[in-house]
Amino acid sequence: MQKIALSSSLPQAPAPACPPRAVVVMGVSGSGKSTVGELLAQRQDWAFVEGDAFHSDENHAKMRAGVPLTDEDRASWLEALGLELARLAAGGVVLSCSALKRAYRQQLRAHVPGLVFIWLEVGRDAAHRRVAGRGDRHFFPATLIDSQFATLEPPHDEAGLLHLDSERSLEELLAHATEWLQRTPHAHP
Ligand SMILES: Nc1ncnc2c1ncn2[C@@H]1O[C@H](COP(=O)(O)OP(=O)(O)OP(=O)(O)O)[C@@H](O)[C@H]1O
Ligand SMILES: O=C(O)[C@H](O)[C@@H](O)[C@H](O)[C@H](O)CO
Repeated sequence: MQKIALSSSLPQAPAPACPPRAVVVMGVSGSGKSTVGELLAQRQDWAFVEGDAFHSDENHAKMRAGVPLTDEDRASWLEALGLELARLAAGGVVLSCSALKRAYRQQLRAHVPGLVFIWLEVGRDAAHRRVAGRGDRHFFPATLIDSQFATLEPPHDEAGLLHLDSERSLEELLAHATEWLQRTPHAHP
């Protein structure tokens, strides 16, 4: 049977015993970060934060009109998400956030020591199919998918990362994510 985890890297810092309590489920649009993030939060009995809910009206309007966001557009959004993560981390929190670039992930890490990421990797065709399949139920148009892939800096070499194949079943993804959280020590004291 094909393994579900493509790769995972444990944090390099000396590891205290407690597992992480703040997780970002990341990936391009259509990777399933909202679906998996919300289910993971339920399973862990943690808070769930939907990253899209923190976009400004201007950002929403831009994306709805088929215009990709810039670094500048994302800066204050990421700052708000970092603050929200820090506010909720003690009780446990899962955030769904594209976090496409390394600098974006660093901005989130700066708010929460020991923050870990679950990267849902999805193929371009599957992302298109999923996003197009949502139709008008969602503001994000499938025409923006290519720009998401162009912006993505895969987090291959980053510590505190679980890399999953998002085309596996939700049950498999959740089982793997919860098991990984249990055995992954905090990256920072
Ligand atoms: N593992 C999966 N298997 C099959 N379908 C999935 C899986 N994960 C998500 N989906 C479906 O794919 C679609 C996109 O999922 P979702 O909205 O969670 O993605 P997303 O990464 O949050 O996208 P966006 O960033 O655009 O909101 C949804 O219809 C969802 O039900
Ligand atoms: O960084 C970004 O470009 C955005 O966060 C997008 O990823 C969308 O918000 C999301 O994918 C739609 O749900």
